[in-house]
Amino acid sequence: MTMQPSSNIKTVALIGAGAVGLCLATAFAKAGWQVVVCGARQPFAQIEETEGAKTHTHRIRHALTPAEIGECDTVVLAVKSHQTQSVSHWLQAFNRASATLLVAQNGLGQKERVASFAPQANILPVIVYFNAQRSGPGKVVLKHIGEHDLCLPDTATAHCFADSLQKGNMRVQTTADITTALWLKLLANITANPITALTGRSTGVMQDPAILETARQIMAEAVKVGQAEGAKLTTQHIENSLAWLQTISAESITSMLQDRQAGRALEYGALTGQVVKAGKKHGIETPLNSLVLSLLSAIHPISC
Ligand SMILES: NC(=O)C1=CN([C@@H]2O[C@H](COP(=O)(O)OP(=O)(O)OC[C@H]3O[C@@H](n4cnc5c(N)ncnc54)[C@H](OP(=O)(O)O)[C@@H]3O)[C@@H](O)[C@H]2O)C=CC1
Ligand SMILES: CC(C)(CO)C(=O)C(=O)O
Repeated sequence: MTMQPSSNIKTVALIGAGAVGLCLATAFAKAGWQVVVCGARQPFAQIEETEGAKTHTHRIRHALTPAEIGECDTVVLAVKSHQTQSVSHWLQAFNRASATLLVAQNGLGQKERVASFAPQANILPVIVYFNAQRSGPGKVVLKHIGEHDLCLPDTATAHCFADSLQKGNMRVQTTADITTALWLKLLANITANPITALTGRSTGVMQDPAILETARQIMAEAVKVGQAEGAKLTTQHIENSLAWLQTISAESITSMLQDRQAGRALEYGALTGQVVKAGKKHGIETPLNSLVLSLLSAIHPISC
Protein backbone atom coordinates (compact mmCIF):
# COMPACT_ATOMS: atom_id res chain seq x y z
CA MET A 1 0.00 0.00 0.00
CA THR A 2 1.36 3.45 -0.93
CA MET A 3 1.12 5.99 1.88
CA GLN A 4 -0.04 9.50 1.00
CA PRO A 5 2.89 11.89 1.56
CA SER A 6 1.94 13.94 4.61
CA SER A 7 3.03 17.17 2.86
CA ASN A 8 -0.04 16.87 0.53
CA ILE A 9 -2.36 17.44 3.44
CA LYS A 10 -2.42 21.03 4.60
CA THR A 11 -2.58 21.86 8.29
CA VAL A 12 -4.16 24.86 9.98
CA ALA A 13 -3.32 25.79 13.56
CA LEU A 14 -6.16 27.16 15.67
CA ILE A 15 -5.30 29.56 18.48
CA GLY A 16 -8.54 30.16 20.39
CA ALA A 17 -10.89 27.18 20.17
CA GLY A 18 -13.99 29.20 20.99
CA ALA A 19 -17.15 30.02 19.06
CA VAL A 20 -15.61 31.60 15.95
CA GLY A 21 -12.41 29.53 15.95
CA LEU A 22 -14.33 26.25 16.00
CA CYS A 23 -16.49 27.35 13.03
CA LEU A 24 -13.47 28.43 10.97
CA ALA A 25 -11.59 25.24 11.85
CA THR A 26 -14.66 23.24 10.76
CA ALA A 27 -14.68 25.03 7.41
CA PHE A 28 -10.99 24.21 6.86
CA ALA A 29 -11.61 20.59 7.94
CA LYS A 30 -14.51 20.31 5.45
CA ALA A 31 -12.10 21.55 2.76
CA GLY A 32 -9.69 18.71 3.61
CA TRP A 33 -7.29 20.46 6.00
CA GLN A 34 -5.98 18.93 9.22
CA VAL A 35 -6.63 21.02 12.32
CA VAL A 36 -4.22 21.35 15.21
CA VAL A 37 -5.60 23.16 18.25
CA CYS A 38 -2.99 25.17 20.15
CA GLY A 39 -3.02 25.19 23.95
CA ALA A 40 -6.72 24.44 24.53
CA ARG A 41 -7.43 24.80 28.22
CA GLN A 42 -10.11 22.07 28.06
CA PRO A 43 -9.00 19.46 25.49
CA PHE A 44 -11.56 17.67 23.26
CA ALA A 45 -11.20 14.88 20.69
CA GLN A 46 -13.29 16.36 17.90
CA ILE A 47 -15.07 19.53 16.84
CA GLU A 48 -18.84 19.28 16.79
CA GLU A 49 -20.43 22.12 14.82
CA THR A 50 -24.24 22.34 14.82
CA GLU A 51 -26.01 24.39 12.19
CA GLY A 52 -29.80 24.10 12.25
CA ALA A 53 -30.64 20.40 12.39
CA LYS A 54 -27.21 19.27 11.10
CA THR A 55 -24.13 18.45 13.18
CA HIS A 56 -20.69 17.99 11.57
CA THR A 57 -17.88 16.34 13.50
CA HIS A 58 -14.17 16.54 12.67
CA ARG A 59 -11.30 14.94 14.56
CA ILE A 60 -8.52 17.30 15.54
CA ARG A 61 -5.07 17.12 17.08
CA HIS A 62 -3.90 19.11 20.09
CA ALA A 63 -0.54 20.83 20.53
CA LEU A 64 0.40 21.58 24.13
CA THR A 65 3.55 23.46 23.16
CA PRO A 66 4.57 25.24 19.92
CA ALA A 67 7.10 22.41 19.31
CA GLU A 68 4.17 19.97 18.93
CA ILE A 69 2.49 21.90 16.08
CA GLY A 70 4.54 20.24 13.34
CA GLU A 71 4.69 21.45 9.75
CA CYS A 72 2.20 24.29 9.47
CA ASP A 73 2.22 27.79 7.99
CA THR A 74 -1.45 28.75 8.38
CA VAL A 75 -2.96 29.99 11.62
CA VAL A 76 -6.45 31.05 12.64
CA LEU A 77 -6.27 33.41 15.62
CA ALA A 78 -9.69 33.62 17.27
CA VAL A 79 -9.11 34.62 20.88
CA LYS A 80 -10.83 37.83 21.96
CA SER A 81 -8.71 40.87 21.13
CA HIS A 82 -7.81 41.50 24.80
CA GLN A 83 -6.59 37.88 25.08
CA THR A 84 -4.03 38.25 22.26
CA GLN A 85 -1.12 38.94 24.62
CA SER A 86 -1.90 35.73 26.53
CA VAL A 87 -1.24 33.64 23.38
CA SER A 88 1.91 35.55 22.37
CA HIS A 89 4.12 32.44 22.68
CA TRP A 90 1.98 30.68 20.05
CA LEU A 91 2.10 33.71 17.75
CA GLN A 92 5.87 34.02 18.14
CA ALA A 93 6.16 30.42 16.88
CA PHE A 94 4.82 31.65 13.51
CA ASN A 95 7.10 34.68 13.21
CA ARG A 96 8.36 33.88 9.69
CA ALA A 97 7.63 35.21 6.22
CA SER A 98 6.13 31.88 5.07
CA ALA A 99 3.41 31.97 7.76
CA THR A 100 -0.04 33.54 7.37
CA LEU A 101 -2.10 34.50 10.39
CA LEU A 102 -5.83 34.88 9.76
CA VAL A 103 -7.01 37.15 12.55
CA ALA A 104 -10.70 36.57 13.21
CA GLN A 105 -11.36 39.32 15.74
CA ASN A 106 -14.02 42.01 15.80
CA GLY A 107 -13.06 45.66 16.01
CA LEU A 108 -9.95 47.41 14.74
CA GLY A 109 -6.19 47.06 15.11
CA GLN A 110 -5.87 43.35 14.20
CA LYS A 111 -2.61 43.82 12.26
CA GLU A 112 -0.92 46.04 14.84
CA ARG A 113 -1.87 43.75 17.73
CA VAL A 114 -0.52 40.61 16.13
CA ALA A 115 2.49 42.22 14.45
CA SER A 116 3.94 43.02 17.85
CA PHE A 117 4.40 39.23 18.34
CA ALA A 118 4.90 37.98 14.76
CA PRO A 119 6.23 40.96 12.74
CA GLN A 120 7.57 38.80 9.90
CA ALA A 121 4.35 36.85 9.29
CA ASN A 122 1.67 37.79 6.78
CA ILE A 123 -1.27 39.05 8.86
CA LEU A 124 -4.76 39.04 7.34
CA PRO A 125 -7.80 40.39 9.16
CA VAL A 126 -10.89 38.20 8.69
CA ILE A 127 -14.22 39.93 9.21
CA VAL A 128 -16.79 37.54 10.67
CA TYR A 129 -20.48 38.09 9.95
CA PHE A 130 -21.97 34.91 11.41
CA ASN A 131 -23.11 34.35 14.98
CA ALA A 132 -21.61 31.49 16.95
CA GLN A 133 -21.87 30.22 20.49
CA ARG A 134 -19.85 27.49 22.15
CA SER A 135 -21.93 24.86 23.94
CA GLY A 136 -19.05 22.87 25.49
CA PRO A 137 -15.37 22.08 24.82
CA GLY A 138 -15.07 21.64 21.02
CA LYS A 139 -18.82 22.17 20.52
CA VAL A 140 -20.32 25.15 18.71
CA VAL A 141 -23.64 26.33 17.31
CA LEU A 142 -23.35 28.35 14.07
CA LYS A 143 -25.99 30.74 12.75
CA HIS A 144 -25.61 32.51 9.41
CA ILE A 145 -26.60 36.18 9.11
CA GLY A 146 -27.21 38.01 5.84
CA GLU A 147 -25.47 37.19 2.55
CA HIS A 148 -21.86 36.64 3.64
CA ASP A 149 -20.10 34.81 6.46
CA LEU A 150 -16.61 36.23 6.04
CA CYS A 151 -14.75 39.08 4.36
CA LEU A 152 -11.02 39.02 3.59
CA PRO A 153 -8.72 41.54 1.93
CA ASP A 154 -8.52 41.19 -1.84
CA THR A 155 -4.95 39.85 -2.09
CA ALA A 156 -3.52 36.79 -3.84
CA THR A 157 -2.69 35.11 -0.50
CA ALA A 158 -6.12 35.81 0.92
CA HIS A 159 -7.79 34.30 -2.16
CA CYS A 160 -6.14 30.90 -1.46
CA PHE A 161 -7.68 30.83 2.02
CA ALA A 162 -10.98 32.24 0.77
CA ASP A 163 -11.18 29.30 -1.68
CA SER A 164 -10.67 26.74 1.09
CA LEU A 165 -13.15 28.45 3.41
CA GLN A 166 -15.66 28.55 0.58
CA LYS A 167 -15.16 24.81 -0.02
CA GLY A 168 -15.91 24.47 3.68
CA ASN A 169 -19.35 26.08 3.15
CA MET A 170 -18.48 29.60 4.30
CA ARG A 171 -19.84 32.37 2.06
CA VAL A 172 -16.75 34.49 1.54
CA GLN A 173 -16.30 37.91 -0.02
CA THR A 174 -13.06 39.81 -0.56
CA THR A 175 -12.61 43.56 -0.57
CA ALA A 176 -10.02 45.97 -1.93
CA ASP A 177 -10.94 48.37 0.92
CA ILE A 178 -10.52 46.45 4.17
CA THR A 179 -10.46 49.69 6.23
CA THR A 180 -14.01 50.57 5.18
CA ALA A 181 -15.15 46.95 5.64
CA LEU A 182 -13.71 46.83 9.19
CA TRP A 183 -15.39 50.11 10.14
CA LEU A 184 -18.67 48.95 8.61
CA LYS A 185 -18.66 45.77 10.70
CA LEU A 186 -17.63 47.91 13.69
CA LEU A 187 -20.91 49.85 13.41
CA ALA A 188 -22.78 46.64 14.28
CA ASN A 189 -20.37 45.71 17.07
CA ILE A 190 -20.35 49.08 18.88
CA THR A 191 -24.14 48.85 19.10
CA ALA A 192 -25.41 45.26 19.25
CA ASN A 193 -22.57 44.00 21.47
CA PRO A 194 -22.68 46.67 24.22
CA ILE A 195 -26.47 47.05 24.09
CA THR A 196 -27.05 43.31 24.56
CA ALA A 197 -24.31 43.05 27.21
CA LEU A 198 -25.61 46.06 29.15
CA THR A 199 -29.30 45.11 28.98
CA GLY A 200 -28.74 41.37 29.31
CA ARG A 201 -31.06 40.84 26.34
CA SER A 202 -30.51 38.82 23.17
CA THR A 203 -30.22 40.52 19.76
CA GLY A 204 -34.02 40.91 19.59
CA VAL A 205 -33.43 44.03 21.72
CA MET A 206 -32.18 45.72 18.55
CA GLN A 207 -35.76 45.68 17.21
CA ASP A 208 -37.00 47.97 20.01
CA PRO A 209 -37.70 51.40 18.37
CA ALA A 210 -36.00 53.40 21.16
CA ILE A 211 -32.93 51.13 21.06
CA LEU A 212 -32.84 51.40 17.28
CA GLU A 213 -32.69 55.21 17.52
CA THR A 214 -29.95 55.04 20.18
CA ALA A 215 -27.98 52.65 17.96
CA ARG A 216 -28.41 55.04 15.02
CA GLN A 217 -26.88 57.89 17.07
CA ILE A 218 -24.00 55.72 18.36
CA MET A 219 -23.24 54.71 14.78
CA ALA A 220 -23.46 58.32 13.55
CA GLU A 221 -20.59 59.30 15.87
CA ALA A 222 -18.51 56.39 14.60
CA VAL A 223 -19.18 57.24 10.94
CA LYS A 224 -17.62 60.69 11.47
CA VAL A 225 -14.60 59.18 13.22
CA GLY A 226 -14.29 56.42 10.62
CA GLN A 227 -14.32 58.98 7.81
CA ALA A 228 -11.49 60.85 9.53
CA GLU A 229 -9.59 57.53 9.71
CA GLY A 230 -9.99 56.95 5.97
CA ALA A 231 -13.06 54.69 5.90
CA LYS A 232 -15.46 55.51 3.07
CA LEU A 233 -18.54 55.45 5.27
CA THR A 234 -21.76 57.35 4.59
CA THR A 235 -24.96 57.75 6.57
CA GLN A 236 -26.47 55.10 4.28
CA HIS A 237 -24.12 52.58 5.91
CA ILE A 238 -25.84 53.30 9.22
CA GLU A 239 -29.22 52.33 7.81
CA ASN A 240 -27.69 49.26 6.11
CA SER A 241 -26.11 48.14 9.39
CA LEU A 242 -29.30 48.69 11.36
CA ALA A 243 -31.24 46.70 8.74
CA TRP A 244 -28.61 43.92 8.83
CA LEU A 245 -28.89 43.70 12.62
CA GLN A 246 -32.66 43.21 12.24
CA THR A 247 -31.98 40.04 10.22
CA ILE A 248 -30.23 38.30 13.15
CA SER A 249 -32.61 35.81 14.79
CA ALA A 250 -33.99 37.53 17.88
CA GLU A 251 -32.76 34.88 20.35
CA SER A 252 -29.10 35.11 19.25
CA ILE A 253 -26.53 36.03 21.87
CA THR A 254 -23.72 38.39 20.84
CA SER A 255 -20.14 37.51 21.71
CA MET A 256 -20.10 40.27 24.35
CA LEU A 257 -23.31 39.07 25.99
CA GLN A 258 -21.86 35.52 26.01
CA ASP A 259 -18.91 36.90 27.98
CA ARG A 260 -21.15 38.90 30.30
CA GLN A 261 -23.28 35.84 31.05
CA ALA A 262 -20.14 33.79 31.75
CA GLY A 263 -18.63 36.52 33.97
CA ARG A 264 -15.64 36.94 31.64
CA ALA A 265 -13.82 40.17 30.72
CA LEU A 266 -15.63 42.14 28.00
CA GLU A 267 -14.10 42.94 24.62
CA TYR A 268 -14.70 46.69 24.39
CA GLY A 269 -11.21 48.14 23.96
CA ALA A 270 -10.94 47.10 20.29
CA LEU A 271 -14.57 48.11 19.60
CA THR A 272 -16.04 51.17 21.37
CA GLY A 273 -12.60 52.00 22.80
CA GLN A 274 -11.17 52.46 19.31
CA VAL A 275 -13.96 54.86 18.30
CA VAL A 276 -13.43 57.00 21.40
CA LYS A 277 -9.63 56.95 21.01
CA ALA A 278 -9.68 57.85 17.29
CA GLY A 279 -12.35 60.50 17.99
CA LYS A 280 -10.01 62.19 20.51
CA LYS A 281 -7.15 62.04 18.00
CA HIS A 282 -9.24 63.87 15.37
CA GLY A 283 -11.01 66.25 17.77
CA ILE A 284 -14.40 64.61 17.06
CA GLU A 285 -16.74 64.35 20.03
CA THR A 286 -18.13 60.90 20.80
CA PRO A 287 -20.34 61.42 23.89
CA LEU A 288 -22.51 58.36 23.36
CA ASN A 289 -19.61 56.03 22.69
CA SER A 290 -17.79 57.49 25.72
CA LEU A 291 -20.86 56.80 27.85
CA VAL A 292 -21.06 53.22 26.57
CA LEU A 293 -17.34 52.78 27.23
CA SER A 294 -17.65 54.02 30.81
CA LEU A 295 -20.59 51.68 31.47
CA LEU A 296 -18.75 48.67 30.03
CA SER A 297 -15.58 49.43 31.92
CA ALA A 298 -17.60 49.75 35.13
CA ILE A 299 -18.63 46.09 34.65
CA HIS A 300 -15.06 44.95 34.08
CA PRO A 301 -12.29 47.57 34.15
CA ILE A 302 -9.54 45.65 32.33
CA SER A 303 -9.72 45.44 28.56
CA CYS A 304 -7.38 46.59 25.83
N1 LIG B 1 -19.17 34.68 18.75
C1 LIG B 1 -19.61 35.38 17.69
O1 LIG B 1 -20.78 35.24 17.27
C2 LIG B 1 -18.71 36.32 16.98
C3 LIG B 1 -17.46 36.67 17.48
N2 LIG B 1 -16.64 37.51 16.77
C4 LIG B 1 -15.32 37.87 17.24
O2 LIG B 1 -14.48 36.72 17.15
C5 LIG B 1 -13.45 36.80 18.15
C6 LIG B 1 -13.50 35.50 18.97
O3 LIG B 1 -14.73 35.52 19.67
P1 LIG B 1 -15.48 34.21 20.18
O4 LIG B 1 -15.14 33.06 19.36
O5 LIG B 1 -16.89 34.59 20.36
O6 LIG B 1 -14.80 34.07 21.61
P2 LIG B 1 -14.79 32.81 22.60
O7 LIG B 1 -14.64 33.36 23.97
O8 LIG B 1 -15.92 31.91 22.30
O9 LIG B 1 -13.46 32.07 22.17
C7 LIG B 1 -12.19 32.48 22.53
C8 LIG B 1 -11.40 31.22 22.79
O10 LIG B 1 -10.04 31.55 23.02
C9 LIG B 1 -9.58 30.75 24.07
N3 LIG B 1 -8.44 31.38 24.72
C10 LIG B 1 -8.35 32.63 25.22
N4 LIG B 1 -7.16 32.85 25.76
C11 LIG B 1 -6.46 31.70 25.59
C12 LIG B 1 -5.16 31.26 25.96
N5 LIG B 1 -4.31 32.08 26.59
N6 LIG B 1 -4.78 30.00 25.65
C13 LIG B 1 -5.63 29.18 25.00
N7 LIG B 1 -6.88 29.52 24.63
C14 LIG B 1 -7.29 30.76 24.93
C15 LIG B 1 -10.75 30.65 25.01
O11 LIG B 1 -10.54 29.57 25.88
P3 LIG B 1 -11.33 29.42 27.27
O12 LIG B 1 -12.70 29.02 26.88
O13 LIG B 1 -10.57 28.38 27.99
O14 LIG B 1 -11.31 30.77 27.90
C16 LIG B 1 -11.88 30.44 24.01
O15 LIG B 1 -11.99 29.07 23.69
C17 LIG B 1 -13.75 38.05 18.98
O16 LIG B 1 -12.96 39.12 18.54
C18 LIG B 1 -15.24 38.33 18.69
O17 LIG B 1 -15.58 39.68 18.82
C19 LIG B 1 -17.02 37.99 15.53
C20 LIG B 1 -18.25 37.70 15.02
C21 LIG B 1 -19.20 36.84 15.69
C1 LIG C 1 -22.65 40.37 14.46
C2 LIG C 1 -22.56 39.77 15.83
C3 LIG C 1 -23.43 40.55 16.75
C4 LIG C 1 -23.04 38.36 15.63
O1 LIG C 1 -23.10 37.63 16.75
C5 LIG C 1 -21.14 39.78 16.32
O2 LIG C 1 -20.24 40.16 15.60
C6 LIG C 1 -20.79 39.38 17.70
O3 LIG C 1 -21.59 38.72 18.37
O4 LIG C 1 -19.69 39.73 18.13
